[in-house]
Amino acid sequence: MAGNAEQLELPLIDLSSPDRACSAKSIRKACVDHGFFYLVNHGIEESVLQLVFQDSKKFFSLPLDEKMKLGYKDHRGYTPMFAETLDPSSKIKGDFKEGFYIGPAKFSASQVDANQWPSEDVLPCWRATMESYYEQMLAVGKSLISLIALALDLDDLFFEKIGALYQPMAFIRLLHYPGETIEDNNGRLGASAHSDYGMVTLLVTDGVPGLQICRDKDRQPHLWENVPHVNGALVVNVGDLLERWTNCLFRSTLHRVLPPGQERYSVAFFIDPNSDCLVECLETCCSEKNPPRFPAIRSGDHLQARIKASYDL
Ligand SMILES: O=C(O)CCC(=O)C(=O)O
Ligand SMILES: [Fe+2]
Repeated sequence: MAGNAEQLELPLIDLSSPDRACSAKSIRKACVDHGFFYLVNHGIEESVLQLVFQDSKKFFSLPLDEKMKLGYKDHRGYTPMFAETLDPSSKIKGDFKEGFYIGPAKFSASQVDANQWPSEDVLPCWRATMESYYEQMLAVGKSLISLIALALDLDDLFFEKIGALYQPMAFIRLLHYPGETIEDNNGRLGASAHSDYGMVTLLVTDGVPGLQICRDKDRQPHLWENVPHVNGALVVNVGDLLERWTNCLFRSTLHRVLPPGQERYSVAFFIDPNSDCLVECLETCCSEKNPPRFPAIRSGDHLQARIKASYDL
């Protein structure tokens, strides 16, 4: 399937460029045209990424009963094969992948960490690897979001000031697409067609192809284009809440993952605003001629509804 699809050339954004105005302009164009771009010079060391992938592989190699001890709860922990259908409208239920979510640890000293961690005996230092990665990715995300604010003609601290980035609902998701093919694979996908729920997603893959985007969801039949792997770059995409904020100026683009036919690992970092943040059309994105297309929505309510739909809860 992948062989017939177009190869895409997505824009490359340099997070460390001193010319922030120029980067903001490029981000705006990328988010309007594609809703996807590569992020380079993000400051995450290659060795850190290697360690995260190594530890992800160690986790998914555990026996199923061991993984099920950390079963999905409170949007954290292990989701087995076929547990999720990212495209709830799909007739084929269950994507061909397994995953593990890690969310915000705790917001106050009195709160307990809702995350589920493998025991140190089973996977030593695993928790430390993931907690460190979480902090680093969140810092990259915040730095990117300040450029996104500039790209929208806003103060670069706009999203901080409205509280979106105060205790944000950010989640790591380790993903494993198995290599073997299944008998009744009648169009079953690794990840069925979906757009991401939140603000932005920062993705790293192991280089095995499979990710595709559809830039025009209204065009039938859908045209799927391969997102080529770029060494060291993060793949960034706009999520639904940023699309709502921008009144559809920035596009939360439909994407999917084909069953790779060989083992594939990826690690997504989803950044959703603080759950009490009210997401309503930005002043810079509407006018009398272009009124807001969506009512204001509480970020936490939006996320809950989307999760419920993809897990059939
Ligand atoms: O694994 C990938 O390349 C993408 C996964 C994805 O789109 C998601 O989990 O939302
Ligand atoms: Fe996605």
